[in-house]
Amino acid sequence: MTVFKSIRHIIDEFDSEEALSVSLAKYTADLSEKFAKQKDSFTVVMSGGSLIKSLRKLVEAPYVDSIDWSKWHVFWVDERVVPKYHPDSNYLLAYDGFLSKVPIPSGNVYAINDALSAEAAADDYETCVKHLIHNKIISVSESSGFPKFDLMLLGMGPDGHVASLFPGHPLVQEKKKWVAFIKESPKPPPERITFTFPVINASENIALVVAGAGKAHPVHVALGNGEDSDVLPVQMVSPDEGKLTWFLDKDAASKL
Ligand SMILES: O=C(O)[C@H](O)[C@@H](O)[C@H](O)[C@H](O)COP(=O)(O)O
Repeated sequence: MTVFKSIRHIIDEFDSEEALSVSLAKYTADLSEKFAKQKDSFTVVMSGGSLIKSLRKLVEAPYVDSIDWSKWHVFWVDERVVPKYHPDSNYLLAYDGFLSKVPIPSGNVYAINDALSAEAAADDYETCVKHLIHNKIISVSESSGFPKFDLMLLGMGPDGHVASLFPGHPLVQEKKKWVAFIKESPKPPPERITFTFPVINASENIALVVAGAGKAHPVHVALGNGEDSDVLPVQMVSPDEGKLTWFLDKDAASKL
């Protein structure tokens, strides 16, 4: 059910993660249809972690047959700097749980160059995004000049991190770079690249997908009257002109 709604901010709470996954699939399929009609492409940015599991209804009927997968272009909001087929790879997680089950053209799936160092992989991914802006696959925010993805699918860690933007880390304040690197991630593995908040917040649509009691505290801080000394990264998710929708299960919302 919707527990809060304004023009650009919606909070939906579900009795179970199963119900959340059903709603997330419809939300995503509706956006896919809208953007495919509007601009003949649909740019989707994925997180790692449990998000991929929460997308499982998209690879089942009716959506697996109704979505025009040829229009999808898939990116990662963050990625571990490991080989693509390493158990820690977000690409492998998405491939096994999602990409291998739908006919998205392989040329439309933009994994990092796993032969590069963290620094070089970040620069390379930023160059890839700039190239796709030039080719009019990725839109640009007119107000900020940052890449404007159609849909950003974010998870959130139990410490309130999103992407690989962690509490107290300087990267949270990065205002210029589109893609940054971190070599000391508190969540293993240590080396990652990540979109920065200016890119995340330039998105047309952001879904914050949060399930489980382990997330209840940062949800309380972000959405309740949680007194917390430092602003958590999840509280910095605030689209400039787009729409933010929280998908919470009952357990994650249990402290609201
Ligand atoms: O690469 C990563 O680790 C993810 O992108 C990360 O940002 C994830 O979304 C959160 O840690 C939540 O993960 P869970 O949903 O599995 O708790």
